[in-house]
Amino acid sequence: MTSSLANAPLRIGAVSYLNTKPLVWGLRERLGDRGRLSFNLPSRLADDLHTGKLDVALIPSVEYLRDPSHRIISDAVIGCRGPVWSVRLLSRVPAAEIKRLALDEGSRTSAALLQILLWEIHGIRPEIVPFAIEQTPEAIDADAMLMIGDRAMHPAPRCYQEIWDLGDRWCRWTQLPFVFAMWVAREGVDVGDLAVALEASRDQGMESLEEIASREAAAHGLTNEDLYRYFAENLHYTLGPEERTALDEFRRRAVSLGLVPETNALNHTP
Ligand SMILES: C=C(O[C@@H]1C=C(C(=O)O)C=C[C@H]1O)C(=O)O
Repeated sequence: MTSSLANAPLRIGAVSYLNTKPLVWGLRERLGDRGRLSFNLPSRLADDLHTGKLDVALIPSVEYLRDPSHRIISDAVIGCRGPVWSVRLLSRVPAAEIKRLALDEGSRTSAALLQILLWEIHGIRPEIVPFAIEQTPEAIDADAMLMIGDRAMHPAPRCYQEIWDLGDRWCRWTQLPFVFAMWVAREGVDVGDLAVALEASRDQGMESLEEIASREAAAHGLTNEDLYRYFAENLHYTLGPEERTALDEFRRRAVSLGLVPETNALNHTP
């Protein structure tokens, strides 16, 4: 069954972290009764798009690469061109000695990215265990943890031997930007002119970063200035030619580790 902006409201899922605030700025109002916006962890958005509970979602890029029927519908993305701040490896041992790695339940892309980096930099493939959203790092029985989103933005205790910013690691390792998530439609869904609303929200969000930061910072234990810098300097919200190259590079490396199935090349054009 297809749905379109003209008839049944589109079910649209966005990431529930701070990083998404500039992408959905005014989106609910722009959609009106053409779409219903809900928020969830990135991993759950991917599952809900897959099972048909959502028509469109801001899903982890690795999930887009895993399913050739997925269609990118907008050049509004969550990416970075250096340190991203909110995607971290916290390791209790030197990274080269990690044997047991706990992966944040909210993540799919950074989970794959970290396994790629550990393999390429240190030649290791640790045993993977879950790190549930309600768990604290202290409760995890592992050598290291991947933590993403809002909970990864607070200063880490001194007990870790190594802390990696995965955006920084990838960008320095490959000399490319990175794309964590993008707006994707399920096969057969007619999105009408949804792309216009998504891009307008992103563009207005980018012009309103100070206001968004001052509205959100205190509730998350951050200063307005730090949150503004996170939006303006750490994150990058547009899919351009270099980001497309980065997606191909990420895909190639993920395929070689068996994290993504081999498929025909995708062009990543909205
Ligand atoms: C920068 C981030 O990007 C995210 C990381 C994702 C992942 O690892 O699967 C998915 C969506 C984004 O929210 C973050 O969550 O901190």
